[in-house]
Amino acid sequence: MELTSKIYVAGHRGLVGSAIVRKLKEQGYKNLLCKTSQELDLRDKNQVDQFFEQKKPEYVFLAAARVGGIVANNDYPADFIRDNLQIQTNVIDASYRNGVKKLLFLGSTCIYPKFAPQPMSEDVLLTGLLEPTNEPYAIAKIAGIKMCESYNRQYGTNYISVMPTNLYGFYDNFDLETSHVLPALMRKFHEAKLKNQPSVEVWGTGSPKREFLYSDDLADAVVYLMNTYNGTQFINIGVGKDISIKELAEKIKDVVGFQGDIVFNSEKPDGTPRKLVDVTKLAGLGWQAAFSLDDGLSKVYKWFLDNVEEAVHIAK
Ligand SMILES: NC(=O)C1=CN([C@@H]2O[C@H](COP(=O)(O)OP(=O)(O)OC[C@H]3O[C@@H](n4cnc5c(N)ncnc54)[C@H](OP(=O)(O)O)[C@@H]3O)[C@@H](O)[C@H]2O)C=CC1
Ligand SMILES: C[C@H]1O[C@H](OP(=O)(O)OP(=O)(O)OC[C@H]2O[C@@H](n3cnc4c(=O)[nH]c(N)nc43)[C@H](O)[C@@H]2O)[C@@H](O)[C@@H](O)C1=O
Repeated sequence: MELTSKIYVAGHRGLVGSAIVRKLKEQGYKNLLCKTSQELDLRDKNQVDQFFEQKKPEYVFLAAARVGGIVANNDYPADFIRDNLQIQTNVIDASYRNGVKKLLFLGSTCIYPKFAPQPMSEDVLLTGLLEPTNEPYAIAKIAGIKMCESYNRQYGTNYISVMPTNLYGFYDNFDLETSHVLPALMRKFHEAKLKNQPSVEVWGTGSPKREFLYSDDLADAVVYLMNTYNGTQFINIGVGKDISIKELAEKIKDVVGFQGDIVFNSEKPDGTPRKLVDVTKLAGLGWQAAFSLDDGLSKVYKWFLDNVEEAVHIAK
């Protein structure tokens, strides 16, 4: 990308899109295109076609999607598969028909089999059954990868896909029903501290393990790959280290300064037992994460405090 290239960041108000915009601006990119979902509903093919025909972006970061935590995925499977298939199909196809030079598709590590050997290398895709709580979302993401690969093969496009592990950072979703675990626990411990509550509920048994990557690291990786990687194989993005949900809850409890107890609710789903990505390919391409989970948690809690009204408002 040149500093003057026309770059469309789809989903620029979200956790990932906002981090990509910050990173691009920090590196001097001056010609960014951004539209909210109210201004441009990417599920609508006509709107997407019109936007691409008028604006002719040269590079596309596809970070717009219907995203949610374990319960949202489980409760709204039709919304997750439909919206994501529509958004990615419309954007990828319009990119092809309007001569986009390069597109980067954001997938997720839920594409891998529920019981994949750990750490999960890119090669384990489609070798086993998926986790049922997010199978429809995962199938949409697998379709996105295959669509990029197929367009490259048939039409000679340059579309790359990345599979990030669980992410966290500024502008995350803090809604207690639809969010991912990290923002949910941060808000729960914070509110319990303010209200002097005796305990905080953590879903599931606490034994599942997850890997957490700070959104600014993710943004650094995707801008790096957009500028340096042109391969056909999709690439995992992670830190290569995971922790249990129980350990995560204890860490967040400490960062927030909550003095009460943690209570596990095993009526809620645990989901995949473990989801650690193999980052060998990414390391071979010359990139590694800079932020530790402790650093990232402190930054995000400070951001949450400074923006707490806004954060909770976003969640509603
Ligand atoms: N969060 C995570 O832990 C992980 C996320 N990813 C992937 O990263 C990408 C971004 O996720 P994340 O930033 O967390 O999600 P967010 O929910 O924070 O942001 C999603 C963005 O998508 C936009 N969007 C949703 N629907 C539409 C639509 N119909 N038309 C236009 N825009 C739409 C929203 O726009 P608006 O704000 O204007 O409504 C929003 O800015 C996704 O592809 C996701 O799968 C991958 C791994 C982990
Ligand atoms: C990124 C990824 O995100 C999702 O998969 P997930 O990793 O299972 O997501 P999660 O963050 O919601 O939960 C992780 C673990 O944490 C436990 N947990 C405890 N307490 C809370 C809690 O309060 N909220 C939530 N959400 N989870 C909690 C929860 O029970 C589970 O064991 C999919 O959307 C998937 O499609 C995807 O790509």
